[in-house]
Amino acid sequence: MNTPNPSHPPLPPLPPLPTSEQIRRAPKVLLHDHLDGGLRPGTIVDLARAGGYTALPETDPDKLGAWFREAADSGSLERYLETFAHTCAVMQTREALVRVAAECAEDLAADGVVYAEVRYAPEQHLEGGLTLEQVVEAVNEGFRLGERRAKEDGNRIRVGALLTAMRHAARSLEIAELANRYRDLGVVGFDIAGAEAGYPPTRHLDAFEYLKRENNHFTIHAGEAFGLPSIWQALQWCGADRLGHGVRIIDDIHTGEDGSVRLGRLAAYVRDKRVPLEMCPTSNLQTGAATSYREHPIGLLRRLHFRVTVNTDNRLMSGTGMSREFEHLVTAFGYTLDDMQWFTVNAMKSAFIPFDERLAMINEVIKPGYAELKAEWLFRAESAAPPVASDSVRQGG
Ligand SMILES: O=c1[nH]cnc2c1ncn2[C@H]1C[C@H](O)[C@@H](CO)O1
Ligand SMILES: [Zn+2]
Repeated sequence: MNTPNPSHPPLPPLPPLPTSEQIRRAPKVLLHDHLDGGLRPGTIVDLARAGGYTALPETDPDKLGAWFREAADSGSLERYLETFAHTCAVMQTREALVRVAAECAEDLAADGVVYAEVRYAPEQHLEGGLTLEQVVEAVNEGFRLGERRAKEDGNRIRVGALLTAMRHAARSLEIAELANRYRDLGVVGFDIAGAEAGYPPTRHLDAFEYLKRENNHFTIHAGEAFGLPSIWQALQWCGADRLGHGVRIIDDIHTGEDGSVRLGRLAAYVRDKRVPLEMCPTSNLQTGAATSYREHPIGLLRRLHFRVTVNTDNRLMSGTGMSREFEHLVTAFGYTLDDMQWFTVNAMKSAFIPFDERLAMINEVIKPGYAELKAEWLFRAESAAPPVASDSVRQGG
């Protein structure tokens, strides 16, 4: 044993990095998750069989899950989006939508998500004869069912819906009106998604102006496959409350050789105005918006105190979940439970539900949940499970 050196009193021990199990139990908040990007592979197989859809590339659930992950791993957003033809094809009836939405809520709750905003494009679910309203009501019914089932399993979750309009189509005003009609009835906001290059958000200005006049909320996928002009339009022309991805804001952040950092006008605006960035690390690696977890802009943006949040985007296509995303970040950047809490509080502050409810979630659910986890290491036996990352990574982060 080393004899303690009285001239160098030992530093208080650093809390260890969170274990995978702690990451799963930690309360998490998810703002960017696509309903049609998160189906269980087994459910796709069941629904395809029941609905007579014969174009699935695989009928074994494990192989089908692997197919989605590989097909989405092309480095191109356009190719990534092609895989949604199969999930949307099996989500065309009320029963299918109820089942998929219920399972979504249950799966998120089992992964420790306490609040989620899940988005989908109602216009993509009309092929079986449902109206836009019937689609929204079926998904809401599914979310409520999933919340109840999760509660029976001892997991608390609250799920709000975001209605997405597809940016290559021309139904955004209609979908914005739909979102407004179902406001306070399960729908908490609006979004546009789909291929970014060639489809600037200003094509949908009438929808955004309508929502602003109605004092409603919206986020815009921007700065994922296209750069700063897309982010600038989303904020300064359209008035987005949040940015879906927004990773390309890094193009307006300049690091000097001495390590000094200078923000351009747009990046400074995003940080000063506390614009929430819905970052989805694994999805960004698959579409080519980032090259590795360690080089993902989230590391620098967190250090610079942008309002960054961590999200899944498409759990099926990315083979991920909220815990998995955090595990990747803990490994890459050495994040602690304090960092996780910071991301989670950021997300809850940026949610589209009323302020008093957000505050109550932060004070009554999130902070107590992290406080409990943070105290665990004090009582941990020496033989406890190892952390997910090594200390060397942590010091480097
Ligand atoms: O990351 C994305 N960027 C742009 N569009 C996306 C992304 N993930 C999913 N989508 C599209 C495909 C879905 O069918 C649609 C609605 O959820 O949104
Ligand atoms: Zn997305």
